[in-house]
Amino acid sequence: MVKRYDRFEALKGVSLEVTAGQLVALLGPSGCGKTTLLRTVNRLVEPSEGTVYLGGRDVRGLDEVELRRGIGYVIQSIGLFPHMTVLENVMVVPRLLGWNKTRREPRAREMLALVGLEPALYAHRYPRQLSGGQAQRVGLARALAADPPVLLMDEPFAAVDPPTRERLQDEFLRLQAELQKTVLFVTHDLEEAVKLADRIGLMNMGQIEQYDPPSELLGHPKTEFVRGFLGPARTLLRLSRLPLEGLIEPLGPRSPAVQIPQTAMAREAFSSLLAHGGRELGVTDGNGQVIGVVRLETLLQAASEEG
Ligand SMILES: Nc1ncnc2c1ncn2[C@@H]1O[C@H](COP(=O)(O)OP(=O)(O)OP(=O)(O)O)[C@@H](O)[C@H]1O
Repeated sequence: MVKRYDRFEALKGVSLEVTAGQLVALLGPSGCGKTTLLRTVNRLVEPSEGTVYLGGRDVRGLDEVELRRGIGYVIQSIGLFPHMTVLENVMVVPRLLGWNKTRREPRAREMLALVGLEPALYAHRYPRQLSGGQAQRVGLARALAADPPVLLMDEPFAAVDPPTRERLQDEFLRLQAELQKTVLFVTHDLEEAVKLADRIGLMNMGQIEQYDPPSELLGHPKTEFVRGFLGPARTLLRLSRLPLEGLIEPLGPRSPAVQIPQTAMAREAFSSLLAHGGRELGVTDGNGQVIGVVRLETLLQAASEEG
């Protein structure tokens, strides 16, 4: 697909296939074309060349109602109607779809509860009476209200402070495990992409440089641009995706004082070793029994391995 603005090519022959039920992050520096690509899906941007297919259908053939029913859209903080209550905001799409009140109101309350906002407390507030994190939750509830199979999310957590952002990410991951939407998620934050995505499309100047699962991207950067973009954070981020299980070694004569469950990720083990200053940790099973050790050298080696 190509998108031109006059002579400028914002998208230069991008081709991307997203598997149903997966979350794909579009990642890359400012101006690389992430938002433009995202918006070709709900037709806020018409490609100059090429076609977007949704479940095998050309999106140009979908009417307004089908687009709204099929695709939820979440953008950075703004986007809530200030003169409408939270409940009315969440009911916007169901109302446009012609659902009657007895159907849309319970649905909106259900969505508020789903995103962690107690309906009795929040339904009748106005957006200005919400914190940034709460407003983002309302935005998500609104996008989910008509139960669209596809969600487009454009930097949805960018405007909130880091702790809130992390909480929203965790909540969203939990929701996504349950709802299994097909999600396109724009972010310029590498860590966010690694945390949330099944696959990352790393973009540069209107092209996709690499389209791979996070562990593959971190482990095998295909181009110099990708390597540069990942930078030194790559090592730590790899560890955050690496299960500890494959790195456990037999227990020696002495059991280490500090322990970690075998279900942890390698990064947690690494952080714990840094915090405690040791060279190895005990690894425990579900019953708290020490079943082996993980050594600092093993972690460092795993982090730097290319293959
Ligand atoms: N309507 C438009 N007219 C002209 N140029 C545009 C238009 N919309 C986007 N562009 C240009 O296309 C390029 C890609 O923009 P886009 O918003 O997709 O980038 P992005 O990767 O989402 O960036 P950011 O992370 O800063 O939001 C930019 O250089 C932008 O200036």
